Order: sequence, then structure tokens, then C-alpha cells
Amino acid sequence: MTSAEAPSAEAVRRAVGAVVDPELRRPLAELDMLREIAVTDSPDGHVARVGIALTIVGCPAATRIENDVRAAAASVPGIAGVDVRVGVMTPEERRALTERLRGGRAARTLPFGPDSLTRVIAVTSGKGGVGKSSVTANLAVALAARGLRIGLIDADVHGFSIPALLGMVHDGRAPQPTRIDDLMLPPIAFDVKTISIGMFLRDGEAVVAWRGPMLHRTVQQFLTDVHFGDLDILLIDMPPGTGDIAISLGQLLPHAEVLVVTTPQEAAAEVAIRSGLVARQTGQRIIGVVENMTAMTMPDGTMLNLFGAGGGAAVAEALTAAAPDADPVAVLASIPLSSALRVGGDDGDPVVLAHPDDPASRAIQSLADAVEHRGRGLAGRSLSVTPR
Ligand SMILES: Nc1ncnc2c1ncn2[C@@H]1O[C@H](COP(=O)(O)OP(=O)(O)OP(=O)(O)O)[C@@H](O)[C@H]1O
Repeated sequence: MTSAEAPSAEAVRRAVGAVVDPELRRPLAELDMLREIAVTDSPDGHVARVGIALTIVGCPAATRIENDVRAAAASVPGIAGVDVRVGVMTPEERRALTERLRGGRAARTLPFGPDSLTRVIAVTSGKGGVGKSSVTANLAVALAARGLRIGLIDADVHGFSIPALLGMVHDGRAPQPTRIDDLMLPPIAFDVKTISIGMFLRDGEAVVAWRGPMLHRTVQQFLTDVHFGDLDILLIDMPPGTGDIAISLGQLLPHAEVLVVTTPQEAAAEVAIRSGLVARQTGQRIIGVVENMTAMTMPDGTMLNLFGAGGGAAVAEALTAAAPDADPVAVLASIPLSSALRVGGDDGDPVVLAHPDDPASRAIQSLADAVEHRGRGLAGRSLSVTPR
């Protein structure tokens, strides 16, 4: 390119300022990460010298940010070379940033109170192993793929499987959230901002050794100190049953909506009803039941009905009957047994993206439809329907 006039430092600043921090998901200019920017001459042409300040030393996203900055500066017409200088914010700059990220909210306070625009949906089940985590992970990914801003808290302390289901575990280790002072940035997979109790365990430590108050504090910390940014929906993978965490979360988030997952089996249905009732006692609203592991169509067209039938409907009916004044509870989706779903879970490759035509994926998409369109607080409001 033969450009007599040097490109302006302002043009470079605009290009670099638009680079998005992969963890904070905001442009660098907005995060005050740009420092001195100049365009100098060299025998090979115009060189952009770009200074950036990262939040912390050894920030895991550093290489990606540096590469993106280099590419953005190089894309400015007339720039022949780029020299990126990476520094780190001062404690004062960092404090100003964390304050801005909190949007004026005081440290250690709950951003998901009743006035928040984020819908909080707790996914619960009566007993373990009914596929609650698989459903939650796939639902999160399906909703994020629709462009919704999704956060996911894995509060299933006894079976924290979300990081593995979302392909975040490498060499047996879940990723560590980046910390900027007292804010934690959730790792992101498939556009889902995810935080899990499994990310906080030391090597070999078992969470069962934790005592109740410690669990309560940790879950509370997930809600107050993790910077999810603006979310449309925060999903919470609850531990199965009606234990301490369910009650803690019920108290912290009394306005949350609840999805109850069960299998078609009668025994699973009975405990699922109990967990739904406990959620309701804390004021939470049950938005529906998901029946998982329903009959699967075999290659010869016959149906394999491993876990019986009717569990979902039984839970929905019992929860409806238990609160005649509340909205009736419906079965929002029936997800068939699917080896693609199971393999996707084992490989960390969610079935909704890996095999969108699998019957389980289609059922999860219909669940996502129901969740997306069942906005919080519609109950009792008059909908403006114009007759045609
Ligand atoms: N529809 C399905 N078809 C086939 N396998 C499934 C289905 N749903 C879940 N599974 C498998 O069942 C097992 C248990 O699933 P998952 O871990 O999601 O259950 P869970 O209810 O979250 O259990 P826990 O609460 O004990 O962690 C996993 O191996 C998962 O791949």
C-alpha cells in the first residue's frame, strides 16, 4: 500500500478500542485498557505502537487480547507494522474498573434481586442421576445459541458435572475463574458464563468434607462476587433433593423460577414432587416439569421404554393440585433416552449443537422455546391481545 499520509493514531485507537476482552465481553476502550497509542515511521512503513493495560498480571486472556489488538491495529489502512506493549493496571485503575463493572452496586451485594431484569431459573430434581445437569447444560447452550445472555451456576455440590458437560475440563482440571480483586470472572464455554463449585476445590479435595455454612457461603459468593455482567437468564443447577443448598438458595433468591426434572419412573416422580414443594415454600414459582429419559425409538421403529411412563405428568399434576391458586404446572418437554446426548455429555460436546436433529436435541429446543417465551411475571398481567 502506498500511503503518503501516515494513518492517524486516532484511527488506530478506534480500531484497537473496539477489540472485545474475551472474559469481560466489553470493548477495551470501555474498560479503560488503552494506554499510549502512536504511529511512527520506519524504513518498512508506518508502525502502530499500542500500549494496553491488562487487569492483572498473568491474565489468562492476555495472549488472545494481545493478538486481537495486533490484528486490529494492522487492519488500519497504511499500517505496515504493529508494536504492542502490554502492561498491567495500577490498583487504583483496577478498583475504578471493578466499581464500573458492578454498575454502582456495592461490593458483596446480590445483583439478582427482585428488581433485576435477569430471570433466575433453578433446575431441581428429587433424586440424583435423572439427567438434571445434562438438561441444564444443554438448555443453557441452546438459549445462548439464540443470542440470549446466559449464566450458569453449578450448585450441585455432590455431583458438579457442568464443567465437564461443557468441555471445560482439561487434564482432569476445571478452569479457574480469573479474579480481579474481589470480583471473579466466570469461564465461558459455548457462550455460557459458567461457575461451578468444582472450580474451587483443591486437588483431591472432596466437597462432601465441606460443612453446611461453608457451602452456604460459597453459593452466596457465587451470586455476589461473580461478575456475570448483564444476563437475560441465570440458570442454577441445583443439588438433587431438598438439602441445605436448596434452602439457602431459596432464601437468597425467593423470586426465582423453578424447573423440576424427573424421569418417567414413579419413584423419581415422588421425590421430584417433594423438591418442587420445598422450592415453592421459599416463594419460588414452578414454571414447569421436564420429563427426561422417556421412551426411545429403536432402529426397527419399536419403542424402548426403560423407565416406564407417566412420571412427568404425575409430578405436574401433583404440583398443580398442591397449589390450586398458582398457575397450573405443565410438562414443558419430554426428552427421550439418547445415546448422542450421553456421548455429548461424556465428550463435553453438547448434543444440541453436535447433533441438532437428534430427538433429544429437538426436545431440548422445545424446552428452550417454552422457557424463553414464558417470561417472568406474566402471571396475573393482562396481555394485550388484539382480536383479528
Ligand atoms: N436423555 C438421556 N439419554 C441418555 N442418557 C442420559 C439422558 N439424560 C442423562 N443421561 C445420562 O445419565 C447420566 C446422569 O446424568 P446427569 O449427570 O445429567 O444427571 P443428574 O440428575 O444431574 O445427576 P446428579 O444430580 O446426581 O449429578 C449421565 O451419564 C448422562 O449422560
